[in-house]
Amino acid sequence: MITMDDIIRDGHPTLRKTAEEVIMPPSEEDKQILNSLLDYVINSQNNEVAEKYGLRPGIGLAAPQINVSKRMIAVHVTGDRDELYSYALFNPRIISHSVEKAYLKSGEGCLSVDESFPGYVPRYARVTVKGFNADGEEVKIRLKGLPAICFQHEIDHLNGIMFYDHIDKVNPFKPLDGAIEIE
Ligand SMILES: O=CN(O)C[C@@H](CC1CCCC1)C(=O)N1NCCC[C@H]1C(=O)Nc1ccccn1
Ligand code: NI
Repeated sequence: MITMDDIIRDGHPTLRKTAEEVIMPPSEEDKQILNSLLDYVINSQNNEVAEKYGLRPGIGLAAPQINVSKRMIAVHVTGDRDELYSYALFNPRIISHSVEKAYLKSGEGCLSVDESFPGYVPRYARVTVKGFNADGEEVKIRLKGLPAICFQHEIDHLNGIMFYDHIDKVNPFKPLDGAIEIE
């Protein structure tokens, strides 16, 4: 199972690389890696397991964070109206997005970043994502709210982008006109 010892930290070159496409249909090894990412996210949200293994809670995880430079992400997060978004995807890509932006009022963190970088991280308010599930089937997902923010954070990891790259350096809390503030 993935623990914090497997999660590489800011400064490790892999976090700044563009991850490689995964060949479909996925190999058994790639399936195992994909499932281990989702297992981490689910385990990290289980207080007993997280306590026992010292897992920092996360709502998403990308393969580059465990030093695997391949296009794989896992997300396990509850949206508004309490629907659960639980996905482990190969080769996820944003195929369309809103003009409207959104951001987390509390800013963002990252399991690969130990220090805090306060500030608003502007993202698209709504995205449509396509990818392949563990069985190699194509899936298409429409997202808004926290799930949309999470998927964008994870897909950024596949392109060597860290959340703080998006924060305004002059005024980190510059009001983002017209953007939706997500609590
Ligand atoms: O690449 C993946 N990561 O780095 C794990 C990150 C991914 C999220 C950061 C912002 C959007 C996606 C993660 O989950 N966190 N970052 C470190 C602090 C804890 C945790 C977090 O933000 N939790 C959370 C946020 C909102 C509501 C509930 N829980
Ligand atoms: Ni992250």
